[in-house]
Amino acid sequence: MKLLLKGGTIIDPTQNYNQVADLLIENGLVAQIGANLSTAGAEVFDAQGLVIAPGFVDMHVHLREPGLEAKEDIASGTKAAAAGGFTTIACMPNTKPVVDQAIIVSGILHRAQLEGAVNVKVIGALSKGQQGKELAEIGDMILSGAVAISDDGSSLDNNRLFKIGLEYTSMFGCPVISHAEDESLVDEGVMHEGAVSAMLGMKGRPSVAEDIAVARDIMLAEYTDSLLHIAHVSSKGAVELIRQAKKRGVKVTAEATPHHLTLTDEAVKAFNTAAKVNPPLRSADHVAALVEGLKDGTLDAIATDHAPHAFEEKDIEFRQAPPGFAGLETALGVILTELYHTGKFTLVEIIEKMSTAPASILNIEAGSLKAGVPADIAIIDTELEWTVDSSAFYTKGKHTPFDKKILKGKAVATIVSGKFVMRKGKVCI
Ligand SMILES: NC(=O)N[C@@H](CC(=O)O)C(=O)O
Ligand SMILES: [Zn+2]
Ligand SMILES: [Zn+2]
Repeated sequence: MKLLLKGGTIIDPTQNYNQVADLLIENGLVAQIGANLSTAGAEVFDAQGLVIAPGFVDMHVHLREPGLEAKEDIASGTKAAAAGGFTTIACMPNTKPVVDQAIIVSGILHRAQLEGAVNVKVIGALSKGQQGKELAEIGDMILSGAVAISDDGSSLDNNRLFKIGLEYTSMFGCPVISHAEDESLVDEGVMHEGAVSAMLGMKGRPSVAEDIAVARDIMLAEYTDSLLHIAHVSSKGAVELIRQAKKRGVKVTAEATPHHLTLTDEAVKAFNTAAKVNPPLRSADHVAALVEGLKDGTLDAIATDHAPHAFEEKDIEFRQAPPGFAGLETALGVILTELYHTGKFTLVEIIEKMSTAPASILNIEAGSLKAGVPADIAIIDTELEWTVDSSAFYTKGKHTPFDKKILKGKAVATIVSGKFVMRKGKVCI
């Protein structure tokens, strides 16, 4: 029951630890970190040249179960997570039925125990059926294990309902996660409103739709003194609103996705449905503002918004295709390639944004390698070059705007509670 990770560069943002050492796992827990630990009775994993980090936490994943298993299920989605170095993921409630009752939260947690390759946390819906008319049974869901509340998939435009939802959820110490896009401004838009949408003759989703929704959310969180988290921030206006709100002490946190941090609306130019997503990929000025916001702490976390769809659903005309694409298996490679190897971020910063920060926002035990915590670990080869091949993904969602891209950096092993769930790129559970 002992596993020794030998000679890796161990990074733990919570302890300011960043040095070559051994890490001993005993009975599923981190037992000890230090130089030349005894190998007696332990399986030894040679980690020379590799980085040992607390396993990644993805606070924004669509597992699609129950009801939408043609897109994804708990088994396939958690395998994709393991392949990407994620040891804990939180799944969104826009399933069929919507996760708006305690019994559904319990059901997902139970199935995840049986079939999950990694730890699964559940996010419950804010409104019944995500219809925006009345609150879901928020308290019961949280008491059954839900870690946050969200109507993600759509914006909740009803101000009164959002206000009482914030107040009620905050009483339990949990955040409301907002998909912030004003519906009336978004209208029938299918991509970012700008030069590229004009050229393609496509109806746009203006960035101001996001700015207005984020401003509303912040005003209500400030007024009610509640916990608010903004999902998939994509506009420069939203970044600035969150920055100012944080300065005033508003309890707001925010995430950005690998795709919004690295791609522009140019990616949809060939009517590529693999780049269709909400909120949409925007112009370069927005991308630059997101990277700056991530750097200065305005944006706390990186989350994938892994939103797989069945192949045939995405393989149609751009206007009709559903928004969203797979993200778990490319996230680390994209972030290391675009933010680490370019010198913009340190490894410690990236691990903090992908593990420690999301764990802290959801108030879950993860994101650290302190002695005594569950041994949930990502082992990373930062120098490994690889080509994205979506046909080989574990997720059922084979669409990604990163397909065929050459990336530098990859998780080569993932450990959950002291056991390998992925090794040499292959999921082993
Ligand atoms: N991001 C998306 O484009 N799609 C998500 C919904 C969402 O995250 O809002 C999905 O559930 O498919
Ligand atoms: Zn969303
Ligand atoms: Zn989402």
